[in-house]
Amino acid sequence: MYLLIPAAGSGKRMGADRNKLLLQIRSKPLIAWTLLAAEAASSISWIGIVSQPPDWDDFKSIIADLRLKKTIELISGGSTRQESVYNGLQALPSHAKRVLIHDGARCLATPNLLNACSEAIIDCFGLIAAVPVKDTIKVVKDNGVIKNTPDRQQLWAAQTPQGFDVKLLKQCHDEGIRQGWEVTDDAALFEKCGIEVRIVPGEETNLKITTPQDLAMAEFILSSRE
Ligand SMILES: Nc1ccn([C@@H]2O[C@H](COP(=O)(O)OP(=O)(O)OP(=O)(O)O)[C@@H](O)[C@H]2O)c(=O)n1
Ligand SMILES: C[C@](O)(CO)[C@H](O)COP(=O)(O)O
Repeated sequence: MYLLIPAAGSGKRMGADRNKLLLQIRSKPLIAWTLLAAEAASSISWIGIVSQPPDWDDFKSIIADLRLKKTIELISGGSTRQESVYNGLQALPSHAKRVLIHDGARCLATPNLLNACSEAIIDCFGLIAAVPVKDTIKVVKDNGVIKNTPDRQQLWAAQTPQGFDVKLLKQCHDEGIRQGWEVTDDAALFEKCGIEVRIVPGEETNLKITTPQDLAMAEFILSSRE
């Protein structure tokens, strides 16, 4: 399976002075934990890290330190996640039929989850890992007053990995550019194009490291795995 790792963000919400994926968690850069999971997932054979060229020296030294055995390519990132995935898709080997996309910032996803998504994407065109929402969610108007409360039975929190048929995902990205759609995940492009996306059970611990609080949570979760 081909795996694209969007890793080209700037980490504004983290408030750090560099790409948050280079911050340390338990004495390793955040991205190292994501790469170790990908290395340990038996289904993954090729890894494309979509990242900003000024970060490449750091990424190369992390890859060398981890002594990863899988084929790894560095691909130039875009100015949004959507653009970064687009660039990653163009850089896939031409024979790639299916792809998994997994945020570099989701460094707690297990090899089992990556393998489960690789297996499930063989039988469908699009899938995402997701977990049922536990909170009661409110839709709130601009004036701070609640508009409504959606039925929680139908609400799921989207995670990555997300898996797709490569040809269809490229077509959906192209349509997104034509229509000017701005989305925060790739499943949304499939949805807008009217193509079915399945849910694969995600992991409660598969946090996206976004704020300093998430870093502390990740430290705790990783220490509990030792
Ligand atoms: N131009 C971008 C923006 C984001 N990402 C990646 O997409 C994932 C999810 O994005 P997010 O957590 O929002 O990362 P940042 O953009 O770095 O954070 P922020 O939105 O707080 O600036 C991350 O692995 C991030 O590196 C990317 O590849 N290219
Ligand atoms: C793809 C994603 O991780 C699913 O939860 C998420 O949408 C990334 O987007 P962000 O808005 O940049 O955090």
